[in-house]
Amino acid sequence: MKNRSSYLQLIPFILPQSTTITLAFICTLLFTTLWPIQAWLAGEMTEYIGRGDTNSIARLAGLTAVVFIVKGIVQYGQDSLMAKAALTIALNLRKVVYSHLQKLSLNYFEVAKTGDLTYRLTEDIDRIGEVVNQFFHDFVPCILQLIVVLGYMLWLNWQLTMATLVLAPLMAIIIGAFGERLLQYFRRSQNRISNLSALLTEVLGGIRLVQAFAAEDYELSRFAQEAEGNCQAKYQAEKAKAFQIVVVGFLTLMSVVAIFFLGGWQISQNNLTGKEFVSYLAGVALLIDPITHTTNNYNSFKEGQASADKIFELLAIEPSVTEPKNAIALQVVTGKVEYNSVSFAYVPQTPVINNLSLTASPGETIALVGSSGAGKSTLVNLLPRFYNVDQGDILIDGVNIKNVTLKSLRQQIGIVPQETTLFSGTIAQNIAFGKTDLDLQGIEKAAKIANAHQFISELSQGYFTYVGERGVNLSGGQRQRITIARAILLNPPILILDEATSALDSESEDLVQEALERIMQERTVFVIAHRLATVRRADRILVLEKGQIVESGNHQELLNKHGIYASFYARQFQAN
Ligand SMILES: Nc1ncnc2c1ncn2[C@@H]1O[C@H](COP(=O)(O)OP(=O)(O)OP(=O)(O)O)[C@@H](O)[C@H]1O
Repeated sequence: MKNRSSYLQLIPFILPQSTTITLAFICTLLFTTLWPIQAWLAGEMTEYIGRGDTNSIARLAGLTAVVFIVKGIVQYGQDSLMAKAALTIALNLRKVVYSHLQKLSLNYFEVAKTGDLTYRLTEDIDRIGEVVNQFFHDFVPCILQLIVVLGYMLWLNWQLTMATLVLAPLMAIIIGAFGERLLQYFRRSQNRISNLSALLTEVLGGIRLVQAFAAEDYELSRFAQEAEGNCQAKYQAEKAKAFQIVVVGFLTLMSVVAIFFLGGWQISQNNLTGKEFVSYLAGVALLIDPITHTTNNYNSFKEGQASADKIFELLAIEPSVTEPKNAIALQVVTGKVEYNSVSFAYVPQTPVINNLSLTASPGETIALVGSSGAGKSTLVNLLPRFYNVDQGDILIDGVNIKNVTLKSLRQQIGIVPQETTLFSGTIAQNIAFGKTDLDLQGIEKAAKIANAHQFISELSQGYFTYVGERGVNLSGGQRQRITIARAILLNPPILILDEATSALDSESEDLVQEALERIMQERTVFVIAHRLATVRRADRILVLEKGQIVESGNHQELLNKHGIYASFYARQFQAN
C-alpha cells in the first residue's frame, strides 16, 4: 500500500536536519533519564517521611529541585530544536512541492482543481510539519520514557511487570485497529475539505456570475453538501477517538488493578517491600502519561498520513512536457518558424492539428482565421511547447524546439493573450512580470509604446498603483494595454497574439490597436485575428479548418479566390 511508504518518502527532507535533530535528541535522552530519577527520589522520600528524618528530607527536596531545573533546561532545548527542525522540513517540502507544481504541464492544470492544490500546499503540508514535530518532540520522548520506566520497573520486580504487561499486546492491537478506521475518516474528511476549498476558489472567482444568475441558493447547497460531508467524517473520527480512549482507559485500569492485586500478593510472600512497591507505583504513574501521548500521537500520525499520501501523490506526477538532459539554450537571431507535418490531439484518435506544415519568415505577420474549434489556439500553443506535438517537428531558426531548454524557448516568445491576467502587485511589477529587478525606465518606455503610460501617470500612485488579483480597478482596455506593455518589455523575436473578441469602446479600441501594431513591428507574429484591420494588414492569412491550412495568401489574393476566406470574410467581417 503506497500510504505505508509516504512517511518514508519524508526521509530525504529529514536527513538535512539531522544535526539539529541529534542535538534535540541528546536533550531528549537527558530529559528521559531524569524521569526514573524522579521516581526513585519519590521512593526514597517516602522512606525518610516514614522515619521522620527531616535532614534527609531537606537534602532530597534540594536534589529534587535541581533535577527539576535541569529537566526544564533540557526540555527547552528539546522543544525548541525539534520545532526548528520540523518547521524547516515543512518549509523545504512546501518549496519542493511548489516548484514541482510549476513544472507540471498545462494538461495537468486543465483537470486539477485550483482550490484542491491550494489546500495541499497550505493545510496538508502544515499537517505534515505538525506530525514531524510531534514525532520527534512527543512520540520519540514518550517511547523512550516508556522504555526507561519499564526497564526500571523490570529491574524492581520483573514478575510483577511481566504480569502487568500481559494486556499490552491487546492494547496495541486495539489502538492499531482504531488507527486504520481513523485513517479512512481522515481521508474522507480531507477530501471533502479540499473539494470545499476548490469550490470556494471557483465560486468566489466567479461571484459576479453567481449573483448575475441569482445562483446563490444553488451554490449554497453545493457548499453545504461538501461542508456537511466533511463535518460527518470528522464527527465519525472524533467518535472513534472518544471510544478508543474509553477502551484504552479501561485496559489501563485493569492493569492497575492487576498491579495492586499482584503487588499485595508479592508483599505477602516477602518478595517485595512496601518501599519498593511505592517506587513501583510511582513508575506506573509515570507510564500513564506517555501511554496516553503515544495513543494520541498515533491518531495524529494517521491524520498526517492522509495528507502525506496526497502530497507524495502530487510529487509523483511527471510533467508531460520535458526537456532532454543535454538541452541547449535557444538563441533566436532571425525568428524563422517552421512547422513540418505537425499533428496533435488532446484526446487520442481525435486530431486537432492534422499533418500541418507552414513556414513563417523572419518578421512576417501571419493572421490565423477560421471557425471556432478549427485549431487556431492549439496551433500557436504548440510553439512554446505548452503541449508536445504527436508527430512532426517545429523549428525556430532551424533548431528543433524539442532540443532546447523550455526557459530559453519561452523567453523568445511573447504572448499577448485574449484573457488579460493581472497579478496582485503594482502596475510596474505587472509590466515587468517575472523579473525581480525593476527597470523603471524600461517599464515606462514599454508602457509608452503600449499606449498605457498616460493613464498610468494619471493614477494617484502612478506605476506603483496596486492592482488587485484581477486588476479590478482598471478597465478592459487598460488591462489589455498593460499586458501589451508586458510583452513589449520582454522584446521577444516571436510574438503570439490572441486578439480580444470583447468589444471595447472605440477610443480604447483605437489605443489598443495602435499599441498592437507597434509591438508587431520587426518580429515574427502569429495573430489569431478577430479584427478586420489586423487581417488586412497581415503579410499572410492562413485559413484553418479541422486542423489543416485550407487557404493561404494575403487579403486581396484570398478575396479574389472567392473561396472559404471570401465567404468567411463576408460572414465575419463585412458587418464591421
Ligand atoms: N485543453 C483541451 N483539451 C481538450 N480539447 C481541447 C482543449 N483545448 C481545445 N480543445 C479542442 O480542440 C479543438 C480546437 O480548439 P482550439 O481552441 O485550438 O480552436 P480555435 O480555432 O482556437 O477556436 P476558438 O476560435 O473558438 O478559440 C476544439 O475542438 C476544442 O474543443
